[in-house]
Amino acid sequence: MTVLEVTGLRRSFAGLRAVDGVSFTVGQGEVVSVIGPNGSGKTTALNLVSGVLRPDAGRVGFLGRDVTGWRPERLAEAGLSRTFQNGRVFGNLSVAENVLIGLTSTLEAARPLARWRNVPVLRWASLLAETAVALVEPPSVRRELAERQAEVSAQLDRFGDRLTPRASDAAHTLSYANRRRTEIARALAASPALLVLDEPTAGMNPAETAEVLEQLLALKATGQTILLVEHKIDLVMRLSDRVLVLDAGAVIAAGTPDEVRTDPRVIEAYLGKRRTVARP
Ligand SMILES: Nc1ncnc2c1ncn2[C@@H]1O[C@H](COP(=O)(O)OP(=O)(O)OP(=O)(O)O)[C@@H](O)[C@H]1O
Repeated sequence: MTVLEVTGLRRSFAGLRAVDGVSFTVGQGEVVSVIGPNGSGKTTALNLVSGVLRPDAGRVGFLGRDVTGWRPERLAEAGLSRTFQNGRVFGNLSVAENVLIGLTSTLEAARPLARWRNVPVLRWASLLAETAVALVEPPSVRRELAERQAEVSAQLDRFGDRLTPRASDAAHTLSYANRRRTEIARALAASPALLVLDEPTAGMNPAETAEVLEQLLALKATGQTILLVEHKIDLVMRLSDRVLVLDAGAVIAAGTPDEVRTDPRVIEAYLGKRRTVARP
């Protein structure tokens, strides 16, 4: 089954074509990585897929539905979760609370009238109802939140003893690597059909990168579908079923890691740029 189907995606910034007619698919249980030189449009492509940016043209299909232009929170409810390149956590919330946020879309008692959220005028009624139950906290809401704690713990346990002993610590006290892990745990909390990761190991040292690779391989073994942007080619080659190579906003190669590794256009895009960068 195709989880994600992207067709002819385009997006320009002030005349610069950041993403220029990109098409690809991600199948159920597949890990697809997007690589390419700096500025080739990788993050913009992820932003278009995850609703952070609206495309100028093209279509994003998710689980058989046209979701082009949907906002990120609506996509998250539909089963598409993402993390960001710079690791976004709520610093004053605890690690566990940060992960609980990822479960918001699964709450029922705490989110009365949630289905009205996407209806323009009615969404205010939904927001008011949510605020009211948050202030009063009836037993049904307390029970629901307590039940979710077990799911939060399960997500934290994925990362061995990195996060579990720190569950009550404020996120701003975490190391950079642990903030990234918290973000991944939050994205996974709602059991997304598609997990979108933007450079999950950015800023990590080789030992931390190797650990995250093992955790992502374990996740892949559970059948999790993943779309990934990553600069660390070794990680990409070990983790991916297929690799998509962007250069100047366009797909210049796509295939298995071995196919892409030996593709002359890919070698040129990387080595050509490196030579240019290396010159004084
Ligand atoms: N919001 C924006 N406004 C203007 N230009 C932008 C914006 N976002 C991206 N760009 C430009 O679009 C191009 C693609 O950027 P993008 O961040 O998608 O590339 P990338 O492949 O993810 O790069 P990197 O590997 O450095 O993260 C770049 O030239 C960038 O400067």
